Amino acid sequence: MCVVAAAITDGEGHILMQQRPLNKHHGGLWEFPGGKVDPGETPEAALLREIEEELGLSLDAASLRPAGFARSDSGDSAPSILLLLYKSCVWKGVPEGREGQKWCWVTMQEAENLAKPPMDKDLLKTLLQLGIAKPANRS
Ligand SMILES: Nc1nc2c([nH]c(=O)n2[C@@H]2O[C@H](COP(=O)(O)OP(=O)(O)OP(=O)(O)O)[C@@H](O)[C@H]2O)c(=O)[nH]1
Repeated sequence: MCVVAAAITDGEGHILMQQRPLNKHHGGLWEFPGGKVDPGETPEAALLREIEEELGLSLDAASLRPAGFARSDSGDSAPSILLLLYKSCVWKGVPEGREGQKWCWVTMQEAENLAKPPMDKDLLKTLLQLGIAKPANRS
């Protein structure tokens, strides 16, 4: 299963994280917003769709940048997941939790302290190495 997610930055050193619904896999943990790629859909199209659905934000497709990937090995209870993370610093809109989820802007240090799914811990480390606190060009 291919899942895409976004590291959305505000240009002031913050990243947007959201909390997974309690009734879902990894319920209550803090994740990068995103979701599953539908059959026939490109990863980038899936990401734009998911972020619009979940947060009401319109990401700028041309400025998406690969920001790492992670793979979970299939256990008995869950399917194997390939998670592609994109960095997005150009976007439009005002974030809202359209699916009732909590979300927040956090510093990288705060993000490290949030309870996260295992793959997200690795991805956050990669993000730190890449550096995320670049000026935003959002309108
Ligand atoms: N969106 C997202 N999913 C993640 C992250 N890390 C991680 O392990 N996952 C896992 O990847 C899968 C994505 O499922 P999802 O529930 O977000 O996708 P979706 O919205 O398309 O699913 P749905 O149609 O069942 O609601 C879940 O098993 C989730 O636990 C992450 O940072 N973001």
